[in-house]
Amino acid sequence: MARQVLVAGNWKMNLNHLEAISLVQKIAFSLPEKYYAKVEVAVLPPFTDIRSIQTMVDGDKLLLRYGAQDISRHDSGAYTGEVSGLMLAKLGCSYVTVGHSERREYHAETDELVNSKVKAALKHGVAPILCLGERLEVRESGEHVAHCVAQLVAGLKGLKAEQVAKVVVAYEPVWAIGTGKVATAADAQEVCGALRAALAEKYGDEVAGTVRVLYGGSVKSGNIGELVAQDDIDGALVGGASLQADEFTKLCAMAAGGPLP
Ligand SMILES: O=C[C@H](O)COP(=O)(O)O
Repeated sequence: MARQVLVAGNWKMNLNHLEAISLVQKIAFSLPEKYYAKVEVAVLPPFTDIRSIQTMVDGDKLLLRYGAQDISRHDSGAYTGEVSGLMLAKLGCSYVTVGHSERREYHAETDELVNSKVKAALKHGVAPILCLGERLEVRESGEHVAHCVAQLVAGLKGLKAEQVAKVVVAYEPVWAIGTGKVATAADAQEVCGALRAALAEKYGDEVAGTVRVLYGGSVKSGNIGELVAQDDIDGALVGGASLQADEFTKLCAMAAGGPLP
């Protein structure tokens, strides 16, 4: 089954809700509707922006999707500062990133916590984008493929095959995030191919053929084409470049197979 390319812009902790409205307006204005047939485009703003974006997307019937950058493992209760899957679903979120390396590093998120967040997202119909990837020392040791496959297996622990089919996986080598160092397309394909092979082994070919595997780490309009041309790379999780409307729309167009007119 053909997998639709997905470009998801992870805004990280940038842009207040007014700036968010402005950026989404620019993206909607710059990317002609015909591109959305070939590429699914999503933005992942801070929680504080989601309601404003929901209002715009609903009001203007935009084809853009949106989501969040984190989710609580709990549904409700005395968990100060947390935001639940129930709340994200009510806001119309399509996606939520789970286990981003910045959450793993700065918030001590373990594979076990990441796994429970994946389950929380699926429970409420929000597709988790399960992020994983190796640090530089792991790559230099040559253990990067095994490391990433182990993170994948741990993140999906306890899920049924039909649940796994709804997950998006994002391979983001930590050494390539925000550094300008992009893994070569062949490097990215090596890991993304191994992740898909691991999915096939555990959940069968149909599920492995359905799950979208993204690459993330210094993706720009100039390198997205080569990345999505790889057999097992189905799009990108984009950080810095998703904050600039011109660059992001160019990138989405290139992911769809051609430059903007
Ligand atoms: O979630 C996005 C990644 O962390 C990549 O960020 P970047 O495109 O700024 O390298």
